[in-house]
Amino acid sequence: MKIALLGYGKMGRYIERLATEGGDEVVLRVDEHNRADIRSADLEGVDVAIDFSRPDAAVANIELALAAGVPVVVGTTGWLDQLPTVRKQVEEAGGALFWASNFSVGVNVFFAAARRLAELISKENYRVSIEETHHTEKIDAPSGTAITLAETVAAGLRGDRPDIISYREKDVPGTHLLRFSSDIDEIEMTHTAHSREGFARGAIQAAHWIAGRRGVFTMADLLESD
Ligand SMILES: NC(=O)C1=CN([C@@H]2O[C@H](COP(=O)(O)OP(=O)(O)OC[C@H]3O[C@@H](n4cnc5c(N)ncnc54)[C@H](OP(=O)(O)O)[C@@H]3O)[C@@H](O)[C@H]2O)C=CC1
Ligand SMILES: O=C(O)C1=N[C@H](C(=O)O)C[C@H](O)C1
Repeated sequence: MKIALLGYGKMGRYIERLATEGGDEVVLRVDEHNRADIRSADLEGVDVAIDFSRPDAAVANIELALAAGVPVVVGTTGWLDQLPTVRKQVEEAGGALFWASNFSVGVNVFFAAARRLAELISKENYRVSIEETHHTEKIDAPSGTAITLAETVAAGLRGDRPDIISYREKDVPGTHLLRFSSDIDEIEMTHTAHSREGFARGAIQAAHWIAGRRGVFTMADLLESD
């Protein structure tokens, strides 16, 4: 499959390496330097665009892919408050968008477990909190994953979103801790990414999965499909 990488930083380069090893071909690489020169015609012949860029660039990149009629997989975080508007744009254009605040299978299993735990604990008297730790180059805080986790837990509790504390430490790929604490005891669940491999593999899997589909999808759709 022919891939355009919208954003060619840590994630874009990792995806290029794994996708190429798997037999895909990266035919376009877009970064801060050439972004202004890219038109939808440049995406001609591209099967899928994959965006790992910046919070303030993601929506324009989605619009570029939509204008070109190319399905787009988006891992960039920090723009998801605009998802309702973008969803309408995708539907009106008859396009395809696959977004995820975290593409790793492990984190998505963690979300499902967190939801169930929150449901089970909802009638008990626990304080809930989330902590996330990432590398110091990360622009947005809290992380997209922590926000999704907070929304997932709130849905399970039928209550408010828990508070999130963000830490930045050199070279940490991404760690998320969910804690339920009471005067009697404490339950903690942690997901620790050892590298960016899970994010990159999930994004490539999504890029293959979205081919031929129309609509707005996320990891639950992929993981629940046959
Ligand atoms: N959903 C998930 O599973 C994951 C999401 N992420 C998210 O992905 C995003 C990127 O992460 P990461 O690769 O680590 O970040 P990097 O900073 O390493 O890379 C970002 C890239 O985007 C480029 N860029 C800047 N502006 C634009 C633009 N207008 N159009 C296209 N590209 C642009 C940068 O170019 P230049 O270098 O020239 O400035 C750089 O190539 C972040 O939002 C991060 O939170 C990260 C990991 C996993
Ligand atoms: O910026 C990162 O690196 C990551 N960003 C995502 C997020 O904001 O949740 C996913 C992952 O944790 C790595």
